[in-house]
Parts: sequence; structure tokens; C-alpha cells
Amino acid sequence: MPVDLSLYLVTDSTPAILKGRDLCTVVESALQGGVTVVQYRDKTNDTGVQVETARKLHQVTKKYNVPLLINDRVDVALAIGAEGVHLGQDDMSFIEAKKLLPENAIIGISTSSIEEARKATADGADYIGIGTMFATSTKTNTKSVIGTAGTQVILDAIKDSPIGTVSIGGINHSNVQRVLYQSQSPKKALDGVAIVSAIVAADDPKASAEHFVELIRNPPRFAQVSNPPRANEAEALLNEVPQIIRKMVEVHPLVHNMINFVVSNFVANVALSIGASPIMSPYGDEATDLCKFDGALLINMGTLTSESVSNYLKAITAYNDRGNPVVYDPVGAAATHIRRNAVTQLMAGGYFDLIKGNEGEIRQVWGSSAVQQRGVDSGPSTLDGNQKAMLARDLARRERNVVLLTGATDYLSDGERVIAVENGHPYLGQVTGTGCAIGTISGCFLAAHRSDRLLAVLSGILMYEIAAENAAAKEYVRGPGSFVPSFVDELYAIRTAAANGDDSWFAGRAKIHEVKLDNVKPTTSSSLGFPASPTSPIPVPRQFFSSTSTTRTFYTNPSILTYNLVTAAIMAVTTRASRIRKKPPNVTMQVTNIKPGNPALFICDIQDKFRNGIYEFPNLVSTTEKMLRAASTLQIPVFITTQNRAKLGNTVPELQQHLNGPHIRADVDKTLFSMITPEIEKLLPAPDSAPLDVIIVGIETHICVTQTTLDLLERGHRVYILVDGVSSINPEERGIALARLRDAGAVVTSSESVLFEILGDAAHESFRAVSGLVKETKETTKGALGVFSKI
Ligand SMILES: Cc1ncc(COP(=O)(O)OP(=O)(O)O)c(N)n1
Ligand SMILES: Cc1ncsc1CCOP(=O)(O)O
Repeated sequence: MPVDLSLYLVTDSTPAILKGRDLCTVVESALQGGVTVVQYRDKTNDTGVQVETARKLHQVTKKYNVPLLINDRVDVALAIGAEGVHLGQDDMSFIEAKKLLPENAIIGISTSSIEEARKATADGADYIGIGTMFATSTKTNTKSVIGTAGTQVILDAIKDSPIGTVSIGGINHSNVQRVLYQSQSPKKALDGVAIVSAIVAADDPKASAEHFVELIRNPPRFAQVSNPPRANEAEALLNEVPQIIRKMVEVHPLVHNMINFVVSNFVANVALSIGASPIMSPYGDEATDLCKFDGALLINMGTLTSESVSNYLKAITAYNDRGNPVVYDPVGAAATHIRRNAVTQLMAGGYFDLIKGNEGEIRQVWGSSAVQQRGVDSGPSTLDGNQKAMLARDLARRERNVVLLTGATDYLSDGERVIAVENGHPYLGQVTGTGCAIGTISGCFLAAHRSDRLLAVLSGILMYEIAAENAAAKEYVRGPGSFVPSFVDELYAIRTAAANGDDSWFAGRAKIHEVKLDNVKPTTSSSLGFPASPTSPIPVPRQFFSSTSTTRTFYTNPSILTYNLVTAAIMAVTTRASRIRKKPPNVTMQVTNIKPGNPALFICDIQDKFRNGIYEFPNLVSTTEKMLRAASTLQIPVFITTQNRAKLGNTVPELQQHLNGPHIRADVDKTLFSMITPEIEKLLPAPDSAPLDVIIVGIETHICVTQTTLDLLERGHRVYILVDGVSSINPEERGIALARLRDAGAVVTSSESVLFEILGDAAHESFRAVSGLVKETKETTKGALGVFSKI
């Protein structure tokens, strides 16, 4: 039976999402807003209640002539005569369900890999749910988060089948258009999106559904069609470059730089000299106003801090919503866990018109998706020219944007055309900021000329690199020091010439050629000498620098990156050292934002046998109880351990009543001191996924809590230790352990502080419930802080 999958509602009966409202009322409101399919998904109620609720829902969906599908339960679907079922990989098989259900029943199957999608297609499923698109707190036990890149690969693998496709996981109003746009493979697109919380938890489900319908009907404002290569593409482009430069000078675009502090001043001067208007603002909230100037945004993560990613995401959303260009320079993308995670979060969080980086950075960006097939996902440390060209092209194709891979030769591609640029001068490689400035310059040109992004970026690179050649040729330039002022002067000279309509500076200067890849077999991991691994997460190269030959110019020079990172490292060490020396009271140097999507609560060994030995045990238990109650309200995943339960007893009875529900992910007995046992490790997000914000309470601070924290930090997760929720037999151990863990990168904070950080906003749907809990427990909180805050 053909189904309209465009706006697929999946229900949820958990209190955090339903918020005390009647499910049928919520679903009816969503149907009025334009939902086209409803899936009844109930993980909490017993069979009897499920049958009764499904029957009521069916009355509602029939009124709107919309099919009702039942999640997991073929028996419930049969009992009420629903139009079909949705089955996961661990549920009844398609073949068995087909035997039991009526001939025309709709059967959908969850898939997260090419194999699963191909099997569901071959079996004859009506549609597949592809996911998980983005990490979501609605379902945390997902197999893998595959993003738009992974979805595109799956769509491509089943391109010849008419099977319906719908994406699920973390889809909301601000990303739905991007999901549909960037997931599209050349021959198959998604038929729709499946939504839980953005509709069911919305205050007005009808308005939410209407908004989705509107967004789904229209492409995102940043959508563009890549131009197919012309007969003599390089020459055709060159003919247009001078007029594009003139246009940029006339438009005088604003370029909003979220850039590393090492190069900020130089880059601002470069932008001024070419006739643009730079603003340096790392503050994400400011972007809502700044984007109204219709300039470009540059994200350069050279000196990343704990606050950077959330600020970048706010700014990217503002610019994406307005359709204004965003440039991403993933500086040092592969260097550390933190940077690799930042790449994953940013790639999942927004659209970039241009991604610009050296070979190592671009390879890391390529490898940031969980499911891959074509292109360079692993391989030797240095790619040859064709491989680089192909990497740039394949990433641009996948992301539907423009990619600039910098190196001895720059490769620029929009997924169709690939242009190699060989201008520039070795001095560029000797001056910090010259690589970063290319991102800013590109932003200026993208803001001024939107209809052909490749041409815009090419014009910027040529202006920049020819100015460098002119500057280096001056007889008074003796090295990088005297080169810098001369370079800024030459950029200004070209800008002045362009403003006066004088293009003579450009005649015969550009060294570019088109790279034709038609006859070269598409690069795959195996063609690079590595086994193809289309379904499992691909190991991404850890190398940081492009190791291209140094015989000619580096524009994104390894030494610049080294300098930036070394500087950042020195700054970090200096900051930390001075903090240890001065230790200002009540000042936390490390500022970290907990994202409501990622918190997890770890309860470490709060067992009966410790009751009499542990310092201030009752206060520890009261903090833990408060956190468990909040976790239930906010549906935060909870992981519990006990140490040698047979000998030391179970988790204390006071907490037992809070240890039920779908958010309780593990309750593991262990002998290891760390909570990161093999069982718990398996439940943690994959290394390439967004890290957890782990909140730890329990005992003993200096043993199990310490080892758990260090293990989590090592795996790239963020850790928040609640000062009012951890204790040891000897109280003095607490202070020593907490100081050590703070230095290791954990955040030492309090229960109340962390709860309000999770909420973030008094408008949060659970604000009233959580603030009510905080009020109710204010005396015990005071008691716990009274004894525990002196560390
Ligand atoms: C449309 C759609 N796609 C995927 C899912 C996930 O199903 P499953 O993997 O079985 O997980 P649960 O829903 O059972 O938690 C879905 N429900 N709907
Ligand atoms: C059921 C399911 N399967 C994969 S993610 C998911 C939940 C999606 O929920 P939301 O739309 O609230 O992110």
C-alpha cells in the first residue's frame, strides 16, 4: 500500500515527553497540523493498556484517513486492526510478520546500515526507517548515529528500489530541511522524516506539525545546484574572476570571524585590506544580530575552548536560517579527541557552504560520519594529486557544498568541477595566520557572489595568492617579517585597481587547471590499499599535518598549526599553573556547557556496607536521591554499579525506588574499581559519536570515582563531579582527589548547579518539575553542602 511518509509521527508515552497530556489529544492535534502517518510506540505500558490505547488512537487516525502503525507489537496491530507495524532489527522478522498480518498491511523496518537496508528492500518491506540521524535523548540505546552522510550512503545503496524511506532521530524544525537536502543521494532522496519529541513534546503539536509541513515543502535557503563543467572550465572561470573581485570590493561584505586568538589581528587586517568589513566575535548569541548584515560567518577552531562548540552552533544556525554563507576551517581536526568530537558535532549541527582545510583536516572531516562508502576514508599519510582532488570532490558531493583542500597545490571542488590552483609564495608558509586568512577571504567572496560558490572562492584565492607573489617580489622584502606589510599593501593595491576597473594586475598571472577525474576510478578505501568497510565506523587517520612536499608554497602550513596548538597548549598550561598557585575561591576556570541532549548520571557503589564507614554517608545519599529523581523527570540515562555486591550489599534501599524505568541503563556489579566495566563500556556512545556529559556521585572519591572519571575523560567524555555527592572514608581524601580530577579536566561542581545547567532556560519544559524538586530538597541540599563544600 503506498503511504505518504512525508511527516511521520512516532508517539511516546513517557511523562517527560507527554507531560501529563492525553496521547489521543496530542495525536489528533498533530494530525490537524498535517501529520501523514502515525506510529504508536509505547515502551512503558503493559499489553492490555497498549491494546486499549491503540484502539482509541485508531479511532482518531481513521478520522483523518491516516494509517496507524504499531511499533514492535504485531499482536497489538492484529488485535485492533491497525494498518501495519514498524519492526526493529531485534523484533519479529519481516517474514514472520508478513505471515501473520493481512496481505495489504504496511510493514516498515528500522535500518542503520547498507546490509539492513538491502535486506529490508529484498524482503519486500514497504518502507525503511533510517537512523539514528542525530543523537537524541528520546532513544539513547541506538545502534549508531549516522548523520546525513550515513543516510546518503544507505539511500545510494538502494537507489534502484522504489521502497519508501524515512529518517529518524533528533530531527527538529531547525535541521529538517538540511536533513532532507544533505541526505539526498544522486538517485534517491528521503520520502519523509519521522519525529517524536519535536511534535509530541511541543506545547502546540498542531502548530509544530504545520511548521514541519511548511519546511518539508521547501528547500533550505542555502540550497544550491552545482554547475556541471563547461567545455573549457578553467578558462571560463578565469574570464569571470576580475569581475567577481570587483563585485566583492563594491559589496564591501561583512565577515563575522569566530577565529583563533593567535591570528585574529592579522586576519582582520587582511579582510580590511581587500575591502571587506571584519568583525571578530566568538559570542554565539551575537550572531542573531550580526547575520542580518548578510555577510559570511567563518568558524575557525584553532584555539578551541570548552565553550566554543556551543557558540559556533548558535552562530551557524543563525546564518543557515538566513541562508548566508558559512565557512568551516577545522584547524587541527584530527589532533585530539576534543577536536575530533568538535568536528563530529559541528558537521551534525549545521551546513557549511565551504569546508577548507589541509589534507589531514579534510580527511578527518570525511571520516566523521559513521557509515561510509566512497571516497577516501583511510589510507596512506599522503595522497597523490588525483586522490586529493577526488577527496575534495567527494566531500563536496556528499555535503552538497564546496571544499578547498589546501597544500602545495590547492584543490577546490563543488562536487562537479575540480580546480587545482598553484599560485602563491613560500613566505606565506612562514607567517602565522596566512592559512586562516584564506577562510576569511573565501567568506567575503561567498557573501558577495552567491550564484557560483566555486567561482567565488577561486576569485578570493587568486586575489590573495597573486598579492603574495607581488609582495614577495618587492626588492625591500627580505623575509617573512618585511613580507607581511608588503602583502597587506599588495592586497590593498589589487582592491584599489579592481575598484578602478583596472584588471591589468591579473593578466596571465593565474596558475590554475581543471582536474578531470572522469577516467579515474572513484576512490574507495580499497583502492587506497585498505579493506573496504562500508558499514562499520571507519578508522580515521590520526595524522594532523599535510605532509605534502615543501618544495613550494604551503598555504596552510604545518608550522602555523604547530604554532597555534603549541601556543594554545602553553596558554592552557599557564592558565592551569596560575590557577593552582593562586587558587581563587569560588572561581572555576574551566567553563563547560552541559547540553541537555547528552547528560548521563553515574551512581558509583552507594552500598549498605559503606553506610557506617563513609564520611557523611546520609548527605551523600540525599544528593543522590535528588539527582535520581531529576534524572527520572528529565529522562537522563542512569548507570549504576556496586562493588562486590555479594559481600558489600546492594545499592542502599533509600535509592532502590528510583532505580526503575527506561532511563535506567545499567545496574552492574563489578570488581574493577572503575565503573567503566566491559558491560558499561558497551553502552557508551561510539568514539565517533557526541561525547556524554557524565555526572558522577558515589564513593569512594579517591578510588572508584577517580578511576571512573579518568577512564571517561580518556574516552573523550566530559565529567561533572558533584561535590555534594561524593565521599570517602577519610574526608581529607575528597579534596586531594577532587583537585586532581579538576586538573585532569573534570568539572567539579554541585548538584543544584548541574541541574540548572541542564535546564538552561526557565522556559525548559521540565523547569517547573526540577525547580520544584530543588525547592522541596533545599534543606537536605543545605546540609550536604554544609559538610561537603569544604574541600
Ligand atoms: C520510522 C521508525 N524508524 C525507526 C524506528 C526505531 O525502531 P527500533 O529500532 O525498533 O527501536 P524502537 O522504536 O523499538 O525503540 C522507529 N520506531 N520508527
Ligand atoms: C524511535 C527512534 N529510533 C531512532 S531515534 C528514535 C527517537 C527519535 O525521537 P526524536 O524525534 O524525539 O529525536
